[in-house]
Order: sequence, then C-alpha cells, then structure tokens
Amino acid sequence: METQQPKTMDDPKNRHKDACKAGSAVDAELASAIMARQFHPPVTGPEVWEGYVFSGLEILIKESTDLYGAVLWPSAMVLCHFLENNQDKYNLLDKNVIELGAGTGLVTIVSSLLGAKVTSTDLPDVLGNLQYNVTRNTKGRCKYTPLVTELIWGQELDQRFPCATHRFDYILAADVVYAHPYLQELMDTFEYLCQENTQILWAMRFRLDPENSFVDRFRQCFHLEELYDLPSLSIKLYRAWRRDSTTKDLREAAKH
Ligand SMILES: C[S@@+](CC[C@H](N)C(=O)[O-])C[C@H]1O[C@@H](n2cnc3c(N)ncnc32)[C@H](O)[C@@H]1O
Repeated sequence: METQQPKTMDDPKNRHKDACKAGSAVDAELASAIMARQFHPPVTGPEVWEGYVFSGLEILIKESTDLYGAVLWPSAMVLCHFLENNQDKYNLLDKNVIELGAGTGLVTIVSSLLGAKVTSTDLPDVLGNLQYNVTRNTKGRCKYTPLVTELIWGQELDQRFPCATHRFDYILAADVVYAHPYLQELMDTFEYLCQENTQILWAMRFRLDPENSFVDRFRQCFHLEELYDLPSLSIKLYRAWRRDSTTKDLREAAKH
C-alpha cells in the first residue's frame, strides 16, 4: 500500500520557527516549553538524528526524509508534553494504549516510559524505522515492551484487533488528520477502537478545510474537549470519548 504524501503539508522542520510570534502569553510560553524539548544530538556520520527530552530521559529519533511517517511532527511533541505534565489526571501506568499513525514513534516511546502497555501502529512502509526507534529508546527503560504492528486505517480491524481481547484505555494520535484520502477510514478506526471506557487523546495541526470538517464530523460520534489550543503552532489537543459513555464511566475506568 502506498504511503499517503499530503500535498498541502509544509516542512515540519521550519514550522516551529513561527512559534511564539503570535497568540496569547500562555500559548507562547507553552509552545516554547514544548519546542525546547528538542536538542541536536552530537551524532556524526551519514545518519540524521533528532534528540528530545521527556520523562527526564534523552530520546534519539532517527528520521528518514522520504516518507511523511518517517519525520517527527510537532503535534507529537505537544501530545508528549501533555502526557508528561498531566500524569495526575491521565496516568498511563499499566494502561492499555494504542497509537495510530505512530510515525517515528515519539508518542509511543514517551507513553511506554510513563508505564503504559503500548501497541504502536502505522503503515507497513514505516514500521522498520518505527520499530528501530522504539527499541532503541525503550529497551531496558520501560515496564512493558511496546508492540509495533501494522494497522492500516479501516482495514481488517475486527480480525486483527478483536473487541473481546483488545480493549484500550487510551487511543493516542498525533497529526493523523490532513488532506489525505483516508479520512473516513481513520474515522471508522477511531469508532471501532473506542469502546465505552476508552479515551482518545488526539493532537492535530490545522492547515486547511479537511481538518475543520473532520473535527465537525468527529463531534457527531464523540464528545470532544479541547485540552490545549496553541495558535502559534496551529495545533490543538483534544480529549474525546464515545457519545454513549458518561464522564462517570471514564472516571471509574481511570481508577483501575
Ligand atoms: C503526519 S504523519 C504523523 C506521524 C506521527 N504521529 C508524528 O506526529 O510525528 C501521519 C502518519 O499517519 C500514517 N498514515 C497515513 N495514512 C495511513 C493509513 N491509511 N493507515 C495507517 N497509517 C497511516 C503515516 O504513515 C504517518 O506515520
């Protein structure tokens, strides 16, 4: 299957240069705190690495610039920053977590470092690089070894992730909504995986109309709460849960 290469995406490497130019003081402060997580590791040679600090640990991510799934997008940093700083409310310890469109794996790595049992998923083309980064940064550092596996949105979900045996406390997703032709399949995947006690934590960058209409459609199936709004990065972070679940269900689920 071909990896989708969205025509409307800008270069993530340049994106954060504009951070903090606009928006409220809170936005600017938060955006710069998130972007300060990145450092340039002293790795020489032909390989390109990006360095990040989360959970008090250095994380080295290998990117390969030929695929969108092999580049780290700032929404992933926003989601990681949130998870690390909100462990009192969103404690991932011993929780079942699935990440959709994991790309280079930063969210999977940070969730694993925070104690979650993570299933990290993406298209077949990017799994090699994803597995490499996940192993490199979690081996010997995590309570549970993360599982890296293929999940093509909307395909074979009931065969590969039967509801009876695959119950997730959290679905994590960073920058999976953009101008690609699989938005309905992505929506179907959220709907399929999100059970009564599941919470979705989803960071997205707003670029063009597809993002806005996806959010509108998403609201028809899920309750949506805005957790972060970072205008300087054009990124929002949402929490979502099924329309037929109550907040009480989720509070009860969070206790176990
Ligand atoms: C913009 S990248 C974001 C990557 C990562 N979450 C991050 O924030 O750095 C979008 C991700 O979605 C994955 N993706 C795109 N279409 C997909 C599909 N139909 N099924 C599963 N994953 C898909 C891509 O391979 C890529 O990893």
